[in-house]
Formats: sequence, C-alpha cells, structure tokens
Amino acid sequence: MSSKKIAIIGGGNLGSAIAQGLLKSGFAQPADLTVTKRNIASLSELQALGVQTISDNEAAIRGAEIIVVALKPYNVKEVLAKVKSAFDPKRQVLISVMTGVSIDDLEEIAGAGMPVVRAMPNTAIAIQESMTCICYKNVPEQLVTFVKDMFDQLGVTVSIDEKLMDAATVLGACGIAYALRFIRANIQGGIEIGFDVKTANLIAAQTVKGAAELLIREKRHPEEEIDKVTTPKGCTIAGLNEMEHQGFSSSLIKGITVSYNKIVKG
Ligand SMILES: NC(=O)C1=CN([C@@H]2O[C@H](COP(=O)(O)OP(=O)(O)OC[C@H]3O[C@@H](n4cnc5c(N)ncnc54)[C@H](O)[C@@H]3O)[C@@H](O)[C@H]2O)C=CC1
Ligand SMILES: O=C(O)[C@@H]1CCC=N1
Repeated sequence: MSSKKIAIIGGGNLGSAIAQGLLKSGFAQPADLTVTKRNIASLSELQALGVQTISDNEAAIRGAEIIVVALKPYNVKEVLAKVKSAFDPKRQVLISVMTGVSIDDLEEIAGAGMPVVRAMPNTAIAIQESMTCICYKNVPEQLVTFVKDMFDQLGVTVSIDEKLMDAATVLGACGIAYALRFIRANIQGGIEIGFDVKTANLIAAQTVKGAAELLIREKRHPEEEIDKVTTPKGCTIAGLNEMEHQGFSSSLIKGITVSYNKIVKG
C-alpha cells in the first residue's frame, strides 16, 4: 500500500480508470487520492468511494507527492502553466499518461529538474489488467521503484526507451479498441450463425481471453497455437484463408500504421 499522496489531474476516461484501479488494488486508500476535473459532478462514483474530487489543480498538486497528469495533450500546457509554482522537484514526481507529450515538454511544464515519468497504460487499468509501458528521466531510484510498483499493481509493466512511446500508445492503448472491435465482429458473426447477443458476447470474449492467455502463459507465437486448431481441409483454415483474402491482417497492420502516423505527423 502507498503511503504517498497521489493527485490525478484530469479525471476523464483514463484518469478515472487509474483512480479505480488504484483503489481496487488497495495500492491507494481513498483518503490518499485526489482527482481533479473542471466539472466534478461527473466524478460522483469516485466521491462515493471517499476520493477527494476538486477543480483546483494547484491545491491538488501542492498536496501530493505523486502527480499523474491525464489531461488532453492539446490543453496541458495552458492548464499547467497556471500552476507551475506548485511543482516541487525535491519531493514530487510527475507521471504523464498523455499521448505525444515528450519528457522535454513535461520538464518545460513543471520546471527543470522535475523528476518525470511517461507511462502509457490502457483503460483495463480500471480492473488491474493494463499493459503499461514506462520511461523515466531524473527520477531517483526509490521513486522509480515506487512508480513501477504502482503500475505493477495495475497490470503488467515494461520499461522502454522514450522513442518507442508513440508506438507503445498505438499497440497498447489504442490496442484495447482494436481488440474490442475484433470481438464485436465475432459477436456479429455469431448472431448470424444462430446465437443470441449475450451468449455470442460471452463466447467471443472468453475465447479471445483464452487465446491471449495461451500466448502470455506459454510464451508462444500465435502461429504455433493456430497450427493446433487448423485441421487439414477443415473449417478453421477455410475461414482463416477467406479472412486473409479479404485483407484481415493487412487491414490491421495498415490501421496500426495510420494510428501511429496520426500521433507522429498530426
Ligand atoms: N482514453 C484512453 O484509452 C487513453 C488515453 N491516454 C491519454 O490520456 C489523456 C486523457 O485521455 P482521456 O481520459 O481519454 O480524455 P478525457 O477527455 O476523457 O479526459 C481529460 C479530462 O481532463 C479534464 N480537464 C480538462 N481541463 C481541465 C482542467 N483545467 N483541470 C482539470 N481537469 C481538466 C476534462 O474534463 C476531462 O475529464 C490523453 O492525453 C490521452 O492521450 C493514454 C492512454 C489511453
Ligand atoms: O485515441 C487517442 O488519442 C488516445 C490515445 C491512446 C488511446 N486513446
């Protein structure tokens, strides 16, 4: 459990998911957590759990040692410029989960010498199942350990070079949406071949979970597992090949590169 005060600046989709994950994991107690948003009325779920929700970013930053910034990338400079004096490099660390905001930008925002972390989680952080890629600058060893511990409670972490952060955003954070769209298509197909939506949803989601677990637990390449399913002249290979004829892998690869170029080229 954390003995440090944590402020989440920007309690939107991701900021709120992080707060929920921190509480569910027991890493943070409600009294140690503050979440900010301009309109705090929509944070009633967190309020009910005992989390402090305020619109005063400056007070939240001053009162915390761990500052997680989950604002939109386009308004972070404007929002945090007003509260720059609240950052204290001697006792705080700034963790940004924002897309495309570099460590250099973050140092400019919070002041030179500020320990800075870029972390790229995904929305499964709310249920402690995030994939979180992390890089650090100027962060003392014990704070690196603290930050890693924190995200380890919220899923799986990997430390990467900052130059891979945009790629991590696409594969890990956008990846949740790609996976969900894959599941949705399975549900649509499942209904067409006879299932009601609820049953199709369960079968599609549990099947994807099982496929992912085979790779994670057994550390295998997907094709090794696919070979076990594709009976010669069988229905699996017939369906898979038709999917490839229709551009299945190609469309995913193209989508991933379009998402990536959207971040790096705008
Ligand atoms: N949603 C996702 O799956 C992921 C998002 N990200 C990044 O996280 C950041 C947040 O994304 P979302 O949560 O999706 O966006 P969001 O729009 O849901 O959250 C941003 C929040 O900041 C609040 N806000 C705006 N001005 C504020 C101010 N002056 N003071 C306090 N709060 C203020 C907004 O009301 C909003 O709730 C973005 O930079 C995004 O790139 C990163 C990984 C995954
Ligand atoms: O779509 C976006 O811009 C953000 C970044 C990663 C997930 N959502």
